[in-house]
Amino acid sequence: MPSKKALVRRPGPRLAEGLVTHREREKVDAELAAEQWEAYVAALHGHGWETFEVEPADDCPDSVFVEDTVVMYRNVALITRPGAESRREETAGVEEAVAALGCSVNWIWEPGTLDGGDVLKVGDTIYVGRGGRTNAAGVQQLRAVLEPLGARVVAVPVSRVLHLKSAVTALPDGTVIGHIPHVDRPALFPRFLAVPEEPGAHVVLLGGSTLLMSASAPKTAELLTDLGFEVVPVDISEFEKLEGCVTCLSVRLRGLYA
Ligand SMILES: NC(=O)NCCC[C@H](N)C(=O)O
Repeated sequence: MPSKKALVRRPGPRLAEGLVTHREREKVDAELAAEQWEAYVAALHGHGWETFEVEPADDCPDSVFVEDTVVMYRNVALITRPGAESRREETAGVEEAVAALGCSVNWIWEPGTLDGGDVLKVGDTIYVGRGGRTNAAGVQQLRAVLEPLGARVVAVPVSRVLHLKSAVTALPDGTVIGHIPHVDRPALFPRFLAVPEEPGAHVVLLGGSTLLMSASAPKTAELLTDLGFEVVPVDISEFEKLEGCVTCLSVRLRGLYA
């Protein structure tokens, strides 16, 4: 049976200094962020996920957004080269963590840049956002690593938000969901469902028809519940102030067997 393991990294002392690109800076409440992070991890545990904490990278304000540092495909962990220089040192601890879990490790190399938040997997189709953080060399390297393993890599432009997964994610049936004002080209996705709120575009698949979502998207939660999904809401307001969303706080390792 496939394992349900996930990497997480607790927020560091410099969290409030995290990058903001597409929104105004708002004051982050570090204590509340720590509580929200614990609740997020508890929600994973509550749905059968075993979490592994990556060593802290306390000099890096954005290190809690662990999704950006590695792309998992089957048992292969592709260590990224984050587009923001202040985030490059985050990858060392993640590399150690995935190696310890038995993954086969690969890397994005200079001049490539790629953030995990730009990579959306829908079955064996891997959408990669070419935007502010991921460059053409990063896309090429992603293709070179994952296509021989059976993936089909589809590059899509991202100009309105930080990452591809800030704009779109996918339901368990493969339908891509997004908030239209933030999606460059909805027609690139074979099955697309528009959702009424920006944070409603982000779902973490917990297994079966259960979705972890931000509590700040109640109308989308209602829409998805009405379509037969079970929604697990988590309040991540402090991470949203830093352009984070539910996906970026963990990396699920679904291709491992244990
Ligand atoms: N995958 C994600 O959605 N990552 C969010 C990263 C937010 C962080 N403040 C950054 O700008 O890199």
